[in-house]
Amino acid sequence: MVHPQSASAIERYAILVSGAGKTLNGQKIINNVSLAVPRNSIYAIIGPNGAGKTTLLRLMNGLLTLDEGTIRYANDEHQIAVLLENDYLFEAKTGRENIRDFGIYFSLDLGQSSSAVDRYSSLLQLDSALDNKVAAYSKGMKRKLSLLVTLLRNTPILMLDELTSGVDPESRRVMRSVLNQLKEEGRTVILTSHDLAEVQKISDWITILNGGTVVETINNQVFEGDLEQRLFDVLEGIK
Ligand SMILES: Nc1ncnc2c1ncn2[C@@H]1O[C@H](COP(=O)(O)OP(=O)(O)OP(=O)(O)O)[C@@H](O)[C@H]1O
Repeated sequence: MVHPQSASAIERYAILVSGAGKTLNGQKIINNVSLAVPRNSIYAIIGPNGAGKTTLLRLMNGLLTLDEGTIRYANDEHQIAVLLENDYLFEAKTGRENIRDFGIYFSLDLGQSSSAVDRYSSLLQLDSALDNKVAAYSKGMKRKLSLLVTLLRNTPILMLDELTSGVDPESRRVMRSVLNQLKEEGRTVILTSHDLAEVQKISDWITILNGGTVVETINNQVFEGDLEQRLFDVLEGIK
């Protein structure tokens, strides 16, 4: 695990978290968390329910403020697009109308015909459904539309909370391919997931969080074991 402290470290990292702490309702939810997210990597945060993954993401994207520690960004903090754990879509509107409305909200220049909308809807295999009402979308289609809106913000850093939760294997494959393309474009993706097989397929780095504390960070480019087994072993070891 790298805990870079030097001033130049931020040039190699998209985000540096150092000694982060957060108390909510009198309970310490995040406790002395340090992690370094290399630029242009896919970085996963995993751990049991209640480990603090979403809270840590919220601290990293500025939705929550730190009580202790620091978070440093290579880019402007506001250049982070966040996909929340739940979809917040306008069900009574079509996919295209949702894109238009979120485009206005995020001040995106989408125009009448946007090549980015065409490109991402095609990559996500959502193009043929864009004129249908979202209420008729499956869970996977809603997740893809939420991801599409997140991608349209064209930020160097993306934070995706439970992207593939409730999504079928084919849609997961499509999303995986999109994330790999984002990485090829030089972007940094931070994600949380309970889908360990998926995490193992896509991530460069994996941090295991438990009880608000980092218990291990794995370099997945050299890790050859079974992630599920590793998680169980690590959690068992600290019981
Ligand atoms: N606003 C809040 N006020 C009080 N407690 C909170 C708040 N938000 C989260 N918590 C608590 O913090 C702990 C961590 O929650 P968090 O959602 O970050 O975990 P998680 O690892 O993302 O869990 P899951 O895998 O279930 O999504 C939980 O015990 C939760 O109840």
